[in-house]
Amino acid sequence: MQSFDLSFLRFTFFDVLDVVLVAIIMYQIYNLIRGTIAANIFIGLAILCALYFVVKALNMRLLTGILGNFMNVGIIALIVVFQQEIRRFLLLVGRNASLQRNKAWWKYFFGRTEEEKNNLARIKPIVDACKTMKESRTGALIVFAKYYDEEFFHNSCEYLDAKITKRLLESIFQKHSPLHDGAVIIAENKIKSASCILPLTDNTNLPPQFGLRHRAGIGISEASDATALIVSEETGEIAYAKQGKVKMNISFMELEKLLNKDF
Ligand SMILES: Nc1ncnc2c1ncn2[C@@H]1O[C@H](COP(=O)(O)OP(=O)(O)OP(=O)(O)O)[C@@H](O)[C@H]1O
Repeated sequence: MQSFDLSFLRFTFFDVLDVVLVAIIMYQIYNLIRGTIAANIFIGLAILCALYFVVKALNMRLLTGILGNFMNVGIIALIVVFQQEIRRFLLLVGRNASLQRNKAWWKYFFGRTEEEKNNLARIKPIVDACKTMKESRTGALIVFAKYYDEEFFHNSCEYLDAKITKRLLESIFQKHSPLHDGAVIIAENKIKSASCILPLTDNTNLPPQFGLRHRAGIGISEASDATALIVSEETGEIAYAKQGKVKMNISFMELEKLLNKDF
């Protein structure tokens, strides 16, 4: 009787771990590029790659040569084309590994209630300002950065380094204020700067009513680990962008919870 050699099916715990880790990485990459222009570029590259193997198998030398040269510089081309996505992926890895971001450790060492109490006091002027701006239909874009990256923000911004107060936020975004255009950056528990020009997202799957303000808020949350709060001038609705994803029409309770977590 014929016997089958199934020795290749033997696998160890580390083989399983290997497959699981690759699956997690692939899923994270998929999440990062889903809905962005990078997904289309990725499909384009995959098609070119498949075409290369087809023409090679058919022994079509001219096309094989041209596509082969393209493949030789492939890794450099990939780094250039996916620069933003690689940056976001590394940020994601770094963010999850950071001890301070791990609130369980933070709370264990520094006490949960005290931290939350302080946080609510810090958040209150921002939420109160949003309430007023929502009522008066004043457009606003507030970015919460984990740290103030001088190089990233300084060129296009007006540096303030001011205490966070409701009235200051309202005055900045008031239509006749010279600083109302652009974003306010909050970092290190201060209003660091105003009137900042942010990178726009190239996500093609956003609702049609999203204009530049929303695109800038989502863009900064893709390009860095900052989050962004957007008050729509048209509808008064409040949106919150984090890691390239946006929550629309959030309530003040939700806003408080989100800021308590991220700010
Ligand atoms: N790159 C940018 N960075 C920061 N702010 C920007 C940028 N581009 C536009 N803005 C801000 O967005 C405003 C224009 O918003 P627009 O009407 O296009 O946005 P929207 O997303 O439709 O929001 P709204 O609902 O408030 O109209 C500008 O006046 C400016 O303050």
